[in-house]
Amino acid sequence: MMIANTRGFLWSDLETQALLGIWGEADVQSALDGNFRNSHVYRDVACRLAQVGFDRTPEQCRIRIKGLKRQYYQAKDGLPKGGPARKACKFFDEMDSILGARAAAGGPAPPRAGPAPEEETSREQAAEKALTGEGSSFTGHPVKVECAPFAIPVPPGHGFKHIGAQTSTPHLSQPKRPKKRHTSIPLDKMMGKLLQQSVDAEEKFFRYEEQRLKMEDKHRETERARELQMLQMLGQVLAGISSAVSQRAQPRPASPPQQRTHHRAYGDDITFNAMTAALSPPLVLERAFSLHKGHSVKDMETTFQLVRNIIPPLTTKKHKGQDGRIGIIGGCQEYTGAPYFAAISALKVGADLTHVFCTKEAAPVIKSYSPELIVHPVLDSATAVRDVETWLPRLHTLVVGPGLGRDDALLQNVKGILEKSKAKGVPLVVDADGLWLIAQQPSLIQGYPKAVLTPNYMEFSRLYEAVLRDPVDSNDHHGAVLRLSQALGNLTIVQKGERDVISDGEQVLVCSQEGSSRRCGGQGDLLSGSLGVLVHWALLAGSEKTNGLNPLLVAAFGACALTRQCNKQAFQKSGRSTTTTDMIAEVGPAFKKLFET
Ligand SMILES: NC(=O)C1=CN([C@@H]2O[C@H](COP(=O)(O)OP(=O)(O)OC[C@H]3O[C@@H](n4cnc5c(N)ncnc54)[C@H](O)[C@@H]3O)[C@@H](O)[C@H]2O)[C@@H](O)CC1
Ligand SMILES: Nc1ncnc2c1ncn2[C@@H]1O[C@H](COP(=O)(O)OP(=O)(O)OP(=O)(O)O)[C@@H](O)[C@H]1O
Repeated sequence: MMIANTRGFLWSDLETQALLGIWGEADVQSALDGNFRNSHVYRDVACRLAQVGFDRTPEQCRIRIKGLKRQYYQAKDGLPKGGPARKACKFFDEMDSILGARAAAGGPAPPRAGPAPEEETSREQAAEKALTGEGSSFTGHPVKVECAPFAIPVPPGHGFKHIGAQTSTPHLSQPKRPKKRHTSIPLDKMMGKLLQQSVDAEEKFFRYEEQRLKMEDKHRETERARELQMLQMLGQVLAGISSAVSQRAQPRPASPPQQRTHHRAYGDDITFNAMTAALSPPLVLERAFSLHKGHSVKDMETTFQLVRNIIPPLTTKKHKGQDGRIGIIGGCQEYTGAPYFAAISALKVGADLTHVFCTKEAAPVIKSYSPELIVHPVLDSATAVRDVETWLPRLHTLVVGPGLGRDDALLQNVKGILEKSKAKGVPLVVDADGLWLIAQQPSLIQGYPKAVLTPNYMEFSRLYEAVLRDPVDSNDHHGAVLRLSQALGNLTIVQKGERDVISDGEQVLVCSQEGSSRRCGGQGDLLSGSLGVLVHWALLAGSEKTNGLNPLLVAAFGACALTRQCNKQAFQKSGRSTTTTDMIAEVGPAFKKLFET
């Protein structure tokens, strides 16, 4: 049903009748009986009113009923039937059938009509007469403006004068006012003026009333926020206590994955479960809090140890390719450096082979940078998807996006490659223009558990807005990364920046390894290439080696720390002239320093 926008000050007759119909219902009356706290009843009344097409707040309904009751009791209280007060109470009959029945049934005694200094029945009656036929219209219903049926506070000096308003209700003890004569003013003009003043005063009153209600709402919100905060703190304390108790009660199980019975088995294919996502936030917040709040050097040291655990030992028993065959999807006419940086970084971290799948034009350029790289000039060919697909079984991880560009035809091919990779269970690192593609079509990656996204600030905002249809809250980085990860089906996300924030929707890690103030282009490519290798190693090692922590989180943390350390070391040598090439030269020493000493 269409709801009429009736949130003004005035009630149309139709609206008032609808209100009375609802308010007069037996269940409403009995709910109100002897109940001083009646806000829930008026909430219900407002709800029912909305169902018949009138949009009013519970407070507006309560005030309206209060006014009608006052009018009714005044009209009833000693004033003759058919007299002006009875006529002024337009809804006398309706009120009487409700309140009269209540009184007859032994309901609460009606309140005495208290003094209502500003409410003058004769004036009201006259005003109504003057208005007949002049009513404005709300959503097509004729509206008769009524004088406020209760005392309207009129600030002094607002021009409200009681022109010709000597009351004819002798039982109301009104303060005496000086008599004024307006014999020279025609009656209809006088009435018009009177009516206008009355309406103005009424509007003013309702404006005050609405302001008061707004302030009450604000107050309630603050209270609610405080309660929530208290609950979260309580949750943390309880979680702390329960984990301490369970640690004391039982020794650590031999198989770490069992510690996370409600978690997924890493590396297993799972489909995104909307139910889980809907149910998980409280748990997630609690876990995230415990991890990222008060994140200390000790926390980082623990995670460093986990990275060390996943690094495969160097032995003479292995053959070429075992420590990593990494594919890079990217490289076009404009960007040849990015895929090179990613591929060479993967090799420097310890991968045995890297394959760059790029456009025909970019291939000779990329090849010329380094003989170490295997380069496939296939990405812009009509058979691109098939060409890459034949290589997929031989690749441990695919890094999608460095230097890819945003050409539609290329992106279309990459879409196909992503689908094939998912079908074959190939782990994916998506960066740069790969993230552009995901922002256009999040379902391409949503729910794929072997994916890691590595957005920078801009890429993160773009993705967040595309998926959550909301701007990023810049005051809550951790929450934003957590939410995006959950919305994408618990993908691992690395938000790069001054501190790298990493989350899989359940936990949040922060990497604040010291880097430098030098922000040359290509550092992200170094990160995504390194991450390609670490993802392979982490999944191979499994969660036994990561103490139950998601191996992809450990891999991401390792790649972030390594990139930042390279940045620091290169900057110490080259200062402002540091480039990504300088950083790549530091991969070996930085890796050794962080993970092998
Ligand atoms: N030598 C090369 O071939 C390089 C190529 N690159 C490629 O260039 C393509 C476009 O990458 P872009 O990163 O420019 O992507 P975008 O076109 O999305 O631009 C990102 C923009 O965000 C800005 N930005 C980044 N961090 C920010 C922050 N914290 N606050 C505010 N603004 C911020 C940057 O200045 C940039 O203008 C990608 O394919 C990428 O791989 C880059 O990797 C750099 C090196
Ligand atoms: N303000 C900063 N302080 C320290 N390190 C930073 C800062 N901003 C980014 N980094 C680090 O730089 C690396 C690359 O992040 P960046 O935001 O430059 O990625 P990117 O824009 O994708 O890079 P690229 O130029 O390759 O596209 C990350 O490891 C990140 O930790």
